[in-house]
Amino acid sequence: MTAASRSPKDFFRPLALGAPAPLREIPARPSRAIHFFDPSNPKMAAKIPDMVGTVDVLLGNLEDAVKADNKEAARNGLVEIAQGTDFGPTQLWTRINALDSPWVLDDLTTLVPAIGDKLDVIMVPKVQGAEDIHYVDRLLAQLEAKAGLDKPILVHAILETARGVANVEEICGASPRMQGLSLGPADLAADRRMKTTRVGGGHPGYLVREDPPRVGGVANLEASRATYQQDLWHYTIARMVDACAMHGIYAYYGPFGDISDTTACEDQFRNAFLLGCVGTWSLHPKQIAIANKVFSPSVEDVAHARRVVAAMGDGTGAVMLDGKMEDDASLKQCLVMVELAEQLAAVDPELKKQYDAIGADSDEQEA
Ligand SMILES: CC(=O)SCCNC(=O)CCNC(=O)[C@H](O)C(C)(C)COP(=O)(O)OP(=O)(O)OC[C@H]1O[C@@H](n2cnc3c(N)ncnc32)[C@H](O)[C@@H]1OP(=O)(O)O
Ligand SMILES: O=CC(=O)O
Ligand SMILES: [Mg+2]
Repeated sequence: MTAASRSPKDFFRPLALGAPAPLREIPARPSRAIHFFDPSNPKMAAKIPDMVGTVDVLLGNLEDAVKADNKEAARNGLVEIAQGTDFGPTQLWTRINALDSPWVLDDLTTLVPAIGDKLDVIMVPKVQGAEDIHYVDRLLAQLEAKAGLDKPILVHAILETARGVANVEEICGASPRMQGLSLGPADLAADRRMKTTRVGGGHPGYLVREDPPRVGGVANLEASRATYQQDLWHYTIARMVDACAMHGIYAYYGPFGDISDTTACEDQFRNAFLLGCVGTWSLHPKQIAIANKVFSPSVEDVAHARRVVAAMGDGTGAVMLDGKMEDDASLKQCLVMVELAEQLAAVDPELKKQYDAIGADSDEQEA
């Protein structure tokens, strides 16, 4: 059954008697960095309580990167951490094992009764189509009803198979629980038979080369020519962003595995931010600061956006600002920036100070 074949009236009905009513809108909660940790790793687990408040999302990972022998310890470790921690403004997510794995049923039937009241989002890996979301949707409704939960747990799908990419729109619209999508470049590369061996990021071989110089109309093919590395993930991220925007949910970049290359990591994150993603994964504590920086609009952009909003008055017509035309459409882009800045300032006091300071600066400029 696809979302389209479910009656519009039924779409927002709970899928089990006693389950909480699905949300009509997915809240726009800051989620610049979704920080992964392995709850079966004692060193990582010990750090989690102190990370509350320093990152928008903490995610207890149960799937890939957790050894098969540690699956149960990771699940139980996540329960222990969640029960013993006050997460305050930080969201708690988990990534469950794949739906065809021997672990996923126990993941869901253990986590929902034990910590369902604390879990904001469940990330489902290797989603192939709407049928995967429908399965999780119904099972979650049954478990929520049994556990007496009053808030539905949201679902986030990782796009990491060719079939998942082909079905991206139906995945986003499969359930009112759908919170968003992440790119899974490592599994996706394998599934597509791409010839890479990396976890996200670019590849020096994927490039375009400038034309050869011509002398008297003849191409000099011996001359050295500049090459420009291209983004392997542009097509998939653009598709994800459109599918998410169409369904009122959120798109995220995924993992960047070269932990030491903070510059390329920042570039990859920024490409995703500019294309419309709201956040990314962080695999190592040092990627949190990169994500927070990139996925928070710059002070300059917020200042400019506020000036456009002020100059556009009732929001219609066209004005000139700094030699450029601004109208209803550029105003809408500026409102995206201003609203995001407000949401982030509400959870990030340091950012609030910076945004408030430029408010004062641009007031001075106008006066
Ligand atoms: C394709 C995919 O599916 S991607 C998603 C799945 N992968 C993951 O979730 C990977 C998560 N991250 C990790 O496993 C680790 O960061 C690794 C293996 C990449 C690197 O780990 P290390 O070699 O221990 O890194 P490093 O020595 O720099 O760690 C420094 C400290 O930070 C801790 N640390 C490392 N990563 C994390 C993390 N994600 N969360 C919390 N603490 C962490 C380490 O335990 C270490 O603690 P210590 O100072 O008490 O010894
Ligand atoms: O799960 C993430 C991926 O890149 O694969
Ligand atoms: Mg994967």
